[in-house]
Amino acid sequence: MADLTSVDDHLADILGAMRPLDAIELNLADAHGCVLTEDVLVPQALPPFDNSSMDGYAVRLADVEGASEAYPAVLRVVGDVAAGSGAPPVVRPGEAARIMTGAPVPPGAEAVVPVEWTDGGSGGGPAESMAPHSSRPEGAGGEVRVHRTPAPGAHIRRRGSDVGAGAVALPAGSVLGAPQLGLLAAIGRPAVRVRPRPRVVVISTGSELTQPGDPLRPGRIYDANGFLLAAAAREAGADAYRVAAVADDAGTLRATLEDQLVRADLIVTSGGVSVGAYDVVKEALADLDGSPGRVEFRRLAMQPGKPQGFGLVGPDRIPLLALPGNPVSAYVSFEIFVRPALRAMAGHRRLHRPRTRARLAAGAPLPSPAGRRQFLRGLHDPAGGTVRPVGGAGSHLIAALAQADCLLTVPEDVTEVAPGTELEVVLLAPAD
Ligand SMILES: Nc1nc2c(c(=O)[nH]1)N[C@H]1C(S)=C(S)[C@@H](COP(=O)(O)OP(=O)(O)OC[C@H]3O[C@@H](n4cnc5c(N)ncnc54)[C@H](O)[C@@H]3O)O[C@H]1N2
Ligand code: MOO
Repeated sequence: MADLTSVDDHLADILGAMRPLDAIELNLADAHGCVLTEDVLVPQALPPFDNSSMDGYAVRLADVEGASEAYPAVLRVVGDVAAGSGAPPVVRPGEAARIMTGAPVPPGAEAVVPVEWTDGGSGGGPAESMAPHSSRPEGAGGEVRVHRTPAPGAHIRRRGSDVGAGAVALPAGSVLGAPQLGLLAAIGRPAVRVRPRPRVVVISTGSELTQPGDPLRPGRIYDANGFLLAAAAREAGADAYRVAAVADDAGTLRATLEDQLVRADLIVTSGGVSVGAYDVVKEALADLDGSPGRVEFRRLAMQPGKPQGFGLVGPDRIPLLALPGNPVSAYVSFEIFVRPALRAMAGHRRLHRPRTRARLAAGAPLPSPAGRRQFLRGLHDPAGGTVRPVGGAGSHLIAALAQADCLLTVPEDVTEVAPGTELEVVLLAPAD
């Protein structure tokens, strides 16, 4: 059909209207998943001091030269150096300090001998571990027999060996996952400048919708999309608010939208965008805040997901994406259009799900509508390089959707896909 808009054009129009949210300062715990907007510098070297990588004894090299189990080096133990110790004892010739992993290397010491290379101060054979601190609260004393010679600097983690002072710990644009948050904490940063998580309001429309837990009256169904889209928004890194379903009444929907605009960076509606007599999203959005035409409704060269609306609404021109009501249509539309929009707002460079190519594993050829890009649900086998469709093309098949881990993309000009054909696959979040 001539009046269909391509998937790529619709996506380009949406992304062209997205602006990254203004950066804010967030505490580390709140910044998880956010994108940095500053280069974070290392204020002081990491580690901040030379420290031991083993539980053992800090020694001077000349004292342990040629040591063996038969001819051990016998050293006087001057005390303990525990992790956190601020004033370790000096190790002079003929002396050793018992040292714990992470404790500062005492002045004079040139290497650490692991406790297993010594008698642990017992006077017997090789030790397996240290005597607990509780057995001698005043700390180690007496003598230790060292059975092997360490290399110079052995088991010493040098100041700055992880990262030096003044280096860029993380550049602007970094996504703050667990390792990045760990690094920020390690260099002592309590808060960072990031783009906030977009706040998304999800509104399901339809007089047939019932909330899970309520009894189902004749002709009615449960509201799947509210939960599905709010969860998809969270998976995309947004904070999502689900508004319980709004009935097919333009006035109620308009009032709900006007209420929700204040807390939304982006609004997603589902349902009410096709050509039925009760498709009120179109009606309600046509003159929201008295500005007709702000939300444009289109028919896309896509299956599922043909009817779509997009526009900027309210005085702050908040992006609104009106998705079709069939649950699979709503989900596929979210993945293809809403997710990249949210990630652009959050400042991510990678907007889309990862994609790969795989050969179709099916018993028979799959039909696909002419002139429409089809997104079938599938299961990807990365080892075999194949993808298997789950369920049919119907956009009400939510049970099959729940089994899938990917979308198979059938191009617009293909009307039949033979088994073995290579297709593009959009990889969704892993199920486990
Ligand atoms: N004459 C035509 N009819 C339809 C066309 C068309 O081009 N001409 N397009 C079809 C396509 S394609 C789609 S997709 C749907 C889109 O319809 P709407 O966006 O207006 O959605 P509704 O009519 O409100 O609902 C469609 C379907 O989905 C169920 N639904 C809606 N919301 C939810 C929800 N929150 N949870 C679970 N299920 C939901 C609803 O009950 C309907 O069965 O239009 C076709 N029709
Ligand atoms: O486009 Mo509808 O989304 O095919 O079912």
